[in-house]
Amino acid sequence: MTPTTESAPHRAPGPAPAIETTGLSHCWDSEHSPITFPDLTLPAGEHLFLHGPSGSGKSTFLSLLSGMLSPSTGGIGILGTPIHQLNAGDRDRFRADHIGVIFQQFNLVPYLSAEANVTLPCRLSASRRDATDPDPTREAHRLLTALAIPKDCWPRSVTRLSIGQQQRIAAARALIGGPEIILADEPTSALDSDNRDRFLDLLLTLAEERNTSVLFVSHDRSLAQHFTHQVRLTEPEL
Ligand SMILES: Nc1ncnc2c1ncn2[C@@H]1O[C@H](COP(=O)(O)OP(=O)(O)OP(=O)(O)O)[C@@H](O)[C@H]1O
Repeated sequence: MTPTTESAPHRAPGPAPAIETTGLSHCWDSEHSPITFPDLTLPAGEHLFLHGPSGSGKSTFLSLLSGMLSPSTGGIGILGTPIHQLNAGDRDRFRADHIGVIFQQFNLVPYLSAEANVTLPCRLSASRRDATDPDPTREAHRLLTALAIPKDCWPRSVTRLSIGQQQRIAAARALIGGPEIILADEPTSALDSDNRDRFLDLLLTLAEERNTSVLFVSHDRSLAQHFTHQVRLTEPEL
């Protein structure tokens, strides 16, 4: 793969960047060439749009940044912590404390209510729980209101909500407890353009209020206008 970057932010002196990668690659199996990724530095509080065609490695990149995968080569600094040097258990704890992930398929827990899905990260991370004001349930209600989820949906199982509502529940779950970083993997792919733009505006406004860094992945380049920085991955050469 030949990665290209466009307006990728570069490191400035000061506090540790939200995300910093160098020489990163990942090899899924011995039959395929490793996927290589551009060096990237995202300063704290800034928002980056990552795009590229299907198969270019966008989801793989997010899995590396969130610590769900370990790189074959290179380093990943998240908030100044070299997470590639942590073991899998420590990476899971680090993710629970510092990173909110919005998955392409949302990954909501089907037997839990909307509200219980949103407060879930506070059961997995003491620091996210302690950061809620004044408690996880009240913060969940505030986020659900800000994301325009009607009150009668809060106690309902997430399986009884629309796709757009489920997507906003996933965003509230990522934001609760104020993680420093949000990683979002194509969460708008099932939405029409009006709902997609509304969702992005809400997500980025809430992130801005909390000085949260956002890395948003999509193959849809029309969304780039919402972001100050963008990086493109290109397809692997066959
Ligand atoms: N679990 C896996 N095992 C083996 N190969 C994988 C696995 N997941 C992804 N790959 C391969 O890695 C490459 C990059 O896949 P990835 O899902 O990261 O791309 P993507 O840009 O997110 O694609 P899309 O836009 O279609 O979601 C592809 O060639 C894919 O087949």
